[in-house]
Amino acid sequence: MNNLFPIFLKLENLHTLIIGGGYVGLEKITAVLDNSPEATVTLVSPEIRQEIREIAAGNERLSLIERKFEDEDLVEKDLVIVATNDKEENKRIKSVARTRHMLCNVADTPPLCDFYLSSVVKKGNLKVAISTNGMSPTMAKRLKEVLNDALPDNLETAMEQLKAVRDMLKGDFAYKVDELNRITSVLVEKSEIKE
Ligand SMILES: C[C@@]1(CC(=O)O)c2cc3[nH]c(cc4nc(cc5[nH]c(cc(n2)[C@H]1CCC(=O)O)[C@@](C)(CC(=O)O)[C@@H]5CCC(=O)O)C(CC(=O)O)=C4CCC(=O)O)c(CCC(=O)O)c3CC(=O)O
Ligand SMILES: NC(=O)C1=CN([C@@H]2O[C@H](COP(=O)(O)OP(=O)(O)OC[C@H]3O[C@@H](n4cnc5c(N)ncnc54)[C@H](O)[C@@H]3O)[C@@H](O)[C@H]2O)C=CC1
Repeated sequence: MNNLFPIFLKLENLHTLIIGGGYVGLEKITAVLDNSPEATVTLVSPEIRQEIREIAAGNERLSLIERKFEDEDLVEKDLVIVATNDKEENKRIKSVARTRHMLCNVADTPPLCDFYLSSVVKKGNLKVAISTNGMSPTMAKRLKEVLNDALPDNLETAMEQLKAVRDMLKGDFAYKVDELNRITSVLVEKSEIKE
């Protein structure tokens, strides 16, 4: 059973703090910026990988702080991703974040996470997020590749046309729902194999 509640965040409206500038810090900042290029992010870490420095050089919304995490770094942040290699400190940071009611991901300790990152399939405006409930990130990554190949590339055109219909439809909410369901019913009809 997967009890996670999926949501899609507008990270450009929030301030994300990433703690740790190693491999995992790089993986997380890449995931954040691939999805939300205009996200405001601060990364704090005594050692920061060169790849992260290069990303920061070309992105004024990404600030780097070159020292160990201090509790004050949490001030005015909305979301925290903890990726240091110090398990005890990760745990302590999580407990401080909790007292401040901030949402926190501790990359190396799933039970301490308030949210998980997902594997993401992207086709224009369409985005499909995959979670294995922490069971196998590798499976999530592979499924992303399978879905990416399986989903047709012309979905964007179909979505644009449906948006145009949606904007044109007049009438109450129930009428619009009925009409949009009718137009798209072909997508879910089982194909009948005639002998
Ligand atoms: C719980 C979670 C918390 C979180 O990080 O949010 C978590 C935890 C851990 N990951 C570990 C390992 C790996 N993680 C990846 C990759 C990804 N990990 C991601 C998410 C998540 N990872 C969350 C659950 C997601 C879900 O429910 O499925 C993805 C989807 C998103 C992203 O990170 O952007 C991204 C794929 C993106 C893509 O390409 O599509 C790979 C594969 C690779 O890099 O190729 C490996 C090595 C192989 C393996 O172990 O499978 C370890 C063990 C560390 C150790 O052994 O030391 C832990 C800790 C533990 O499980 O204890
Ligand atoms: N969730 C995931 O996808 C994965 C999680 N992990 C786990 O994540 C952890 C980090 O792994 P790596 O990035 O590979 O390690 P790393 O050694 O490359 O990087 C650790 C970084 O944390 C920084 N750091 C240490 N103490 C700090 C502090 N007090 N404040 C701020 N920054 C601090 C270091 O300067 C370094 O930049 C490990 O425990 C690893 O097991 C590993 C692989 C995948």
